Amino acid sequence: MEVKICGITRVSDLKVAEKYGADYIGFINVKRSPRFVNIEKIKHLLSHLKNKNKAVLVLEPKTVKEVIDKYKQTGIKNIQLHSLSPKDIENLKEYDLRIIRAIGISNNISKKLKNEIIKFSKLCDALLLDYKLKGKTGGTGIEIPFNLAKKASKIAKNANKNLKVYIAGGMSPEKVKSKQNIFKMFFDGVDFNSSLESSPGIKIHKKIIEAINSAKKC
Ligand SMILES: O=C(O)c1ccccc1N[C@@H]1O[C@H](COP(=O)(O)O)[C@@H](O)[C@H]1O
Repeated sequence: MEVKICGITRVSDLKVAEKYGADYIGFINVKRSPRFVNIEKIKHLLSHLKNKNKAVLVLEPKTVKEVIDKYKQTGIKNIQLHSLSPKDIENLKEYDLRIIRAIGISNNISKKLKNEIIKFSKLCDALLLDYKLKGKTGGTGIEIPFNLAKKASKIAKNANKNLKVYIAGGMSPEKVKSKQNIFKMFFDGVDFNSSLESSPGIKIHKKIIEAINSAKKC
């Protein structure tokens, strides 16, 4: 399985994640996040990443223009979106970007959410299933009920066979280890964030390594 280590704010954390085989390394440029890093800081962190294709820019933009501007400033092509409509995403098609759309799930998959999953699946390169709390996704540290995550993955894959589906929301090495076989069946990758930290944005190196190893065994 692919592994993303998200919420990187320190060079030392980035180096451990890259050295031990993370496929993706996420920088959160969302103001409400305690892991927020500004564009200058992202450029600095990026300068320490050997493989720039591993970088993921996490955004919650109000406009398509904001995405394009930030892509041009950083050169990061993997864009994780915690906002924007299907129409907005269509408008991003002319750029050579890899779009990962976060899908918020709490305690059910309504007809409306099912339709949303189908629409985004057809337009995006990947979906990131994440827990939705008070209308927002990202950094909650809360796991989606597993049966709902599996259901969402099936809906998404039926809509687009080439789509990657990532699981996020309170993912820890222990949780991944305990569900290795099922993870492999339903998800293409796992996203680790707050469970690896001593405080927001400060990752514990031993946990980064355990997280990568747990997902690579799936
Ligand atoms: O981590 C944040 O603070 C955050 C804020 C706003 C948008 C995204 C954010 N993080 C993303 O949230 C998921 C899940 O995080 P967690 O494991 O529940 O802590 C992860 O993909 C981060 O990219």
